[in-house]
Amino acid sequence: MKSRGARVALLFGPLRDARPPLLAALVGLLVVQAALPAATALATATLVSRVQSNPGADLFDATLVPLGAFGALLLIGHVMGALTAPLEHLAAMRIDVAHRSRVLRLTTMSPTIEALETPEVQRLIRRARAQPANWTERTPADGALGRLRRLASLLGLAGACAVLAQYVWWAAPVVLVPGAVNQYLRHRQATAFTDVWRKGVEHGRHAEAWVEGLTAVGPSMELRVFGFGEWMVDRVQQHLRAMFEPTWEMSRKLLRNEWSQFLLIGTPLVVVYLVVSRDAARGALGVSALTAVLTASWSLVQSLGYSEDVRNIRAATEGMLAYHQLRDVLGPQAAEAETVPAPRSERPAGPALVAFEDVSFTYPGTERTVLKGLNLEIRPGELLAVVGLNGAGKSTMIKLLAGLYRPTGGRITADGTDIADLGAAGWREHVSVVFQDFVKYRLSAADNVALGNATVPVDRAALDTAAKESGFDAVLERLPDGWDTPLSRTRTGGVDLSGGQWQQAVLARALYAVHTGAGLLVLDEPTAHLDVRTEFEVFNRLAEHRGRAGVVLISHRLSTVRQADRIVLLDGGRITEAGTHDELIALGGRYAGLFAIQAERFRLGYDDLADESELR
Ligand SMILES: Nc1ncnc2c1ncn2[C@@H]1O[C@H](COP(=O)(O)OP(=O)(O)OP(=O)(O)O)[C@@H](O)[C@H]1O
Repeated sequence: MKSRGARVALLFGPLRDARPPLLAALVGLLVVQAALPAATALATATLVSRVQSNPGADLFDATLVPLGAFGALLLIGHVMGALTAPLEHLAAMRIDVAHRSRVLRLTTMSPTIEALETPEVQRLIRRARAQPANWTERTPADGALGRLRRLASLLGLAGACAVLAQYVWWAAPVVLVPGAVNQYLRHRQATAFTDVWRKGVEHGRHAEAWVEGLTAVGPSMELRVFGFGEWMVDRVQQHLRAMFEPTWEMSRKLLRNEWSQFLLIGTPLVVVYLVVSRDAARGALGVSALTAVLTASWSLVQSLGYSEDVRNIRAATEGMLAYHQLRDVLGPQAAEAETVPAPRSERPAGPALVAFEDVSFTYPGTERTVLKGLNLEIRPGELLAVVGLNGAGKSTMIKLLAGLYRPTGGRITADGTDIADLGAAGWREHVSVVFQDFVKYRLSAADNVALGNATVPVDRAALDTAAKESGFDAVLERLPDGWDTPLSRTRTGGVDLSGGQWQQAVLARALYAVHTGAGLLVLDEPTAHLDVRTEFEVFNRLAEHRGRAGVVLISHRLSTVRQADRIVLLDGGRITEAGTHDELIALGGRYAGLFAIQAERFRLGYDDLADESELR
């Protein structure tokens, strides 16, 4: 937990994002507004004094100036109020957008995904992003602007005190001291409310997850088929009640306390009013002084009484603290990504010799060693197939190859250089990966494919070539707007693709990366959703890439991988068999056993029917 000074600084920092001219204008407006009550008190006192001392014909001349000043103050107050709202809105927008961009950049900058997988980091990211739709009580802009307003109101306080001091020296401390106590109590209440809110947020998020299930297209099909819609609505209600009942209870408690706080600031005010009225009645205090004291002490009480900013500041500090904690957790990794970008010259220019050298790996927070001293070479431009049973560690190997995790033992090299030394960005430009659970972006077909290499301007010729090679060109022909069609029916003019069509789109994404410079293409079950004939065609086209780029292919369909230059079997965290299909069959080991089972399934017609000779 940071010191109070550091916490105050937390919310001043984001003010920089509002940019100096806007910030200066806002500060100017707030300072003028803060000075208005004291100035009004003085103008009123002068007016009353002139009325008293100039009865009769001179009254108009004598009161013209203070009346003019009074009118000017009213006008200034109105104009300042009208200007402040839009400027605060603009500043809030700038501050929150800059803050959220920083959080997102921090999470995407960390080169590996190890830390992102922990629930604690995910919680920090959600809190740091401070999205109101994500059950955030207040955003950094609410807090930063709240601090600015509190600072301005301190200036107003000082002005009101100065006016009071001119007439009744003791009035200011009599109102100020209980007022300060009141502020302290309000801060404690805001902290208590924020604590209750924080405890309820998890319920809010659970409710949100159920709502997503109720309204998204995929789950809504299941809930209709299985008829559990009402059950899910019930869950949403339970979570929302669990979220809001404690906060409502807290709000009621705070409302009850409001009386005691009103008494805390109201009583000294009444005392001041009674004493100065008595002095005025006895003639010890002039009527104009009485007017000034009454007006100034009233504005003093207003500054010290109820203000939403106490809550704004306290609640917004949560998001800023979460951001700084996130920086502490991800900072070293993210900073590394920022400061050690791979010099492009170090990055392999074409296909490279990639080697797993005695690589071991255990997922963070788990005990089981998934890879145990794995040694494997991926030769430049070869087509290498990796096979193995479920859970053998094939996808894990791919994640290490993509640099998403670092080996816990051994190293992975490209042409002899540890890929960790190449810098995350540099290495990833070299590798293009299709993951088993690839992402379907709700973007146009062109964007979905061009994301394969976002570091270069979109290359239409490379898009067309990649579409042709992946078979996606046939899908494109049927899209209403071709490349510009959004790949989501929830978008205007958009369409939904089938599982196999998506796989072709994602293959095109990976091939686009190869055509724009990647030297290693890694495909984790890229054809699982394709029919046998399409898979066969895709495989042949991939095989044509030998030489231009190395291709690593993971597949459970052994008939698909048999044409690979080399096949390796991953078993028990190590490579246990390696060779061509014929060599492995001749070896009569585990691969041969697996192949025999699959061939038998084909023979008996249990699997997709295909002409085996066609696959040879
Ligand atoms: N993020 C993770 N955290 C912890 N353990 C994981 C994680 N991802 C995978 N594992 C574990 O690592 C082991 C290897 O998983 P991996 O996905 O690499 O296997 P695979 O060979 O690709 O399997 P499949 O053929 O079913 O896709 C499994 O026991 C799995 O439970």
